[in-house]
Amino acid sequence: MLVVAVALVAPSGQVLMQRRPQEAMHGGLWEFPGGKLEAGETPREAAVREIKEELGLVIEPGDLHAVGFAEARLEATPDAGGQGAQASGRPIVILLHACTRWRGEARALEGAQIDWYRPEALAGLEMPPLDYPLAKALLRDLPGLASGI
Ligand SMILES: Nc1nc2c([nH]c(=O)n2[C@H]2C[C@H](O)[C@@H](COP(=O)(O)OP(=O)(O)OP(=O)(O)O)O2)c(=O)[nH]1
Repeated sequence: MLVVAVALVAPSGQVLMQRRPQEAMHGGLWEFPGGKLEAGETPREAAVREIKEELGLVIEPGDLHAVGFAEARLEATPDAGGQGAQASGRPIVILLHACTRWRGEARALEGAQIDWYRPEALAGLEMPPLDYPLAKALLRDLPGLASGI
């Protein structure tokens, strides 16, 4: 499963995070906006679509800077095909991008809540496990982003 996530970085340096709906997987946790790639989409195309759907913002594919990725296996699930439980769960890869330019005012169209956080505060949020290394990679890249590199 390939997932794209976007760190929107405001001129103040604050980063937009969204809270997953209570009933979803990882319900109530804070995450970077984004979602699964649909068939035929590149990660940047998926990012543009998800940011529009979730926040109502327009971003340009060329304004997305690759920050890093994180990978894991989702928990093993019982095999519906009847051959017993799968030995290991499905792989998940999350590709994090940063973006400092967008059009519009962010609204929580799909998430339970959105808020802006200082980058140093991200590690203190309750997030899905893969978001901790992603937040660390973002922190590492932010100085370059601010100076337009
Ligand atoms: N968007 C996002 N998803 C994350 C993050 N961290 C993390 O573990 N995930 C996981 C949660 C989900 O298993 C998966 C993303 O799936 P999703 O349910 O948000 O994707 P989607 O918007 O395409 O949802 P849907 O159409 O299937 O309802 O990635 C993150 O920072 N952002």
